[in-house]
Amino acid sequence: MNETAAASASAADGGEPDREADATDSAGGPDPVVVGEGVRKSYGEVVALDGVDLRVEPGEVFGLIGPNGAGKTTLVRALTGTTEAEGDLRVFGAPPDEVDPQRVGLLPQSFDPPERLTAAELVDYYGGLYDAARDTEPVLRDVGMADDADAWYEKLSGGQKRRTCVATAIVNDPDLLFLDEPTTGIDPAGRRSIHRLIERLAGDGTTVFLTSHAMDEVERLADRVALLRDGAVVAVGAPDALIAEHGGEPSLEVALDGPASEADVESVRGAVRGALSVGAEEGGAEGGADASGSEDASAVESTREGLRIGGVRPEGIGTAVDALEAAGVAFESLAWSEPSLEDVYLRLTGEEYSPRSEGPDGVTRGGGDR
Ligand SMILES: Nc1ncnc2c1ncn2[C@@H]1O[C@H](COP(=O)(O)OP(=O)(O)OP(=O)(O)O)[C@@H](O)[C@H]1O
Repeated sequence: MNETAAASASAADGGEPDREADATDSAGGPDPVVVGEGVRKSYGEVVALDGVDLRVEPGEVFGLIGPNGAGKTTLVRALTGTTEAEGDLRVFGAPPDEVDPQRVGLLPQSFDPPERLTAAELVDYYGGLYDAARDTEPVLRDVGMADDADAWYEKLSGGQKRRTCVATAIVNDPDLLFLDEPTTGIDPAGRRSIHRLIERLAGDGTTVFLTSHAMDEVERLADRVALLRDGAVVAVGAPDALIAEHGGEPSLEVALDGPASEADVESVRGAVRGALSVGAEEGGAEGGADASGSEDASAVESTREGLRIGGVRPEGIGTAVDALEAAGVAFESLAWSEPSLEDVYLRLTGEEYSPRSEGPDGVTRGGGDR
């Protein structure tokens, strides 16, 4: 376990390092909606969940992210009582299989409803499984399917099908809604309507447990995010906090005609050091960053497309361009970017393309070929 994992695996709430403090609600706040402590699940030899600790507070949108096979769907299934798992799992204070189904909505990752029904009939059908269900029409309107209410499910596009499935998950007006990759296969307009729906549900007090591979979606929607890797939570916190802690610096991506040579990297380092007047001592800048934001010369590194100058804030871009020219590096294009949840994901899953891991021979061996 690396340092980050060790520090955050016990941080079941907002990055607090003390796991004991997370296990109880000594502050006397509202009871968490979901609690998992030491949750384990194996399929034969395959360890899907390896001691997951988490808690989800009432009304929050909790995002669960992680690579394929990290255990997200298994955790959703464990929390919804659709698979058994070891450890302590509580939903509304009860074991998952004892929770009133009226209070929980679930959109599974794989959901194949009967096809010989219209969208409206399908929502009617699922509504009929509950003691009290919402009217079908407004539910379909919520997911942007009102105009296709009478279309056969089998004739709908993939995105329309998914939206109809979301409708079946909210027809009981749940207090807690599990959405396992709700927007997979949905076009941008459909995604946006689902996003608005999630925001509205959360605004109305519904607790939402969302898994997704769309980092922009999770960054936008989630109050807190847990990153699952190899069946364990390796980081948890608000997106902004995770980005600040793990996302890295803003950077300027410089496109060349391929990875920059070690000689080019050295030249740019030298020019950056001079042009940006940054501290170049080993171990980083003593006096912190200047207007460029570049904190030390090692922030220049080779990438697959060219090179990256790390720590460049918007006001430092012109100076960085001057440094490139001074170094005699002809670039094709520049792209400045701020760190995002995707950077956090890539760093903490070890899937980042990282020329820093290059060997002494200067050959880049980046990961993250996704
Ligand atoms: N029913 C099953 N039988 C055997 N192994 C399973 C089963 N379900 C999941 N697994 C395994 O458990 C591990 C976790 O799978 P899971 O589906 O929970 O991951 P995930 O994070 O949801 O992945 P994805 O992002 O691809 O949906 C994987 O190694 C998977 O192959």
